[in-house]
Amino acid sequence: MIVTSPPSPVISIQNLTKTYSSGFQALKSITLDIRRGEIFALLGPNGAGKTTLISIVCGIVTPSTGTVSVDGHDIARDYRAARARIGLVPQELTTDAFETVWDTVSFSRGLFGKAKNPKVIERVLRDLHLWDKKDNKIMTLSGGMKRRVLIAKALSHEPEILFLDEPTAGVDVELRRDMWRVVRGLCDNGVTIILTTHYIEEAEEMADRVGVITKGELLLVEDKAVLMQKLGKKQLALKLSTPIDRIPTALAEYPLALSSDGAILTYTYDKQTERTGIDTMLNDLGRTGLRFTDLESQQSSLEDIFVGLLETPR
Ligand SMILES: Nc1ncnc2c1ncn2[C@@H]1O[C@H](COP(=O)(O)OP(=O)(O)OP(=O)(O)O)[C@@H](O)[C@H]1O
Repeated sequence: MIVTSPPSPVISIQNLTKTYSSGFQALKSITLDIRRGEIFALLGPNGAGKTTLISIVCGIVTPSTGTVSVDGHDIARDYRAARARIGLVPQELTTDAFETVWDTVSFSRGLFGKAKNPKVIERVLRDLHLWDKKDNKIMTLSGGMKRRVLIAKALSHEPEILFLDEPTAGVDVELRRDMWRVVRGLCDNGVTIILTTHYIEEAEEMADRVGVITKGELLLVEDKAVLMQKLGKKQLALKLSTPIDRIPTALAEYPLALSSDGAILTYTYDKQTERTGIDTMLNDLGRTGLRFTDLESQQSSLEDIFVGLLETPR
């Protein structure tokens, strides 16, 4: 009999806690495995601890307790080997103003002990549409271009794992598109991607798995599709031919909501149940004399799920 063991995680985080010197506990016992080659989205509101978690894995912040290993290398005992496998695109713009794009990106590669390789730097700059800016000093670039440089720096040493901390906050559509194209290309080449974002639609579009973090606790980690199926509600929006002031009492038993202009009735149902109740609701609605001109069904987004999770008492 052939017994296959599950592939080892590329990052293994065990019982990680962080209490800052102020006494604030930013992380409470996080345990999380990141699978090789996946796109993992870490979702959470401001101050949830996302940057703290990323910063610990990247060796910028020291954990209070717990361990992290990157590709089998413990980040405390074997820091250089662990860090060399990681590229980090930070939130903050921190680049050397007087250097050229080419020099700053090439220098980043050297920091990780990699031999010079102009071909790699050229490919990274071309992928990020920075090639024609390669001789420009960083200080002469726009904010969006500087962000592209940050990504180029993170990719300069051909990391196996790429962290993107709030990568699209405040960037324009074009950069976002370029960024996701580059990320998908990296993923196709086996690079593991971990991103934090407030743009939940983006996590929904990009991620294979999603971790929801709030107040330093990981609430859940789920395959995105499973999460959507487990928690996804569907909604049916009925556009009424004549707006109404309030929902008729004959329909009071149904989970219906009326839009503020009285023109749209929204019916929310659980798509997991066999009986959605749509048919009886529509029959009862017809009996009240209400007519509708259009109807539209929609799947709840991760945003709805996320809000629902935060509201659910645990
Ligand atoms: N150096 C520090 N000293 C004390 N508290 C800190 C420090 N750095 C972060 N914190 C606190 O730890 C908590 C988590 O911060 P963190 O930056 O990890 O959150 P985040 O989820 O990345 O938030 P955001 O989405 O706003 O970036 C916050 O309450 C923050 O104020």
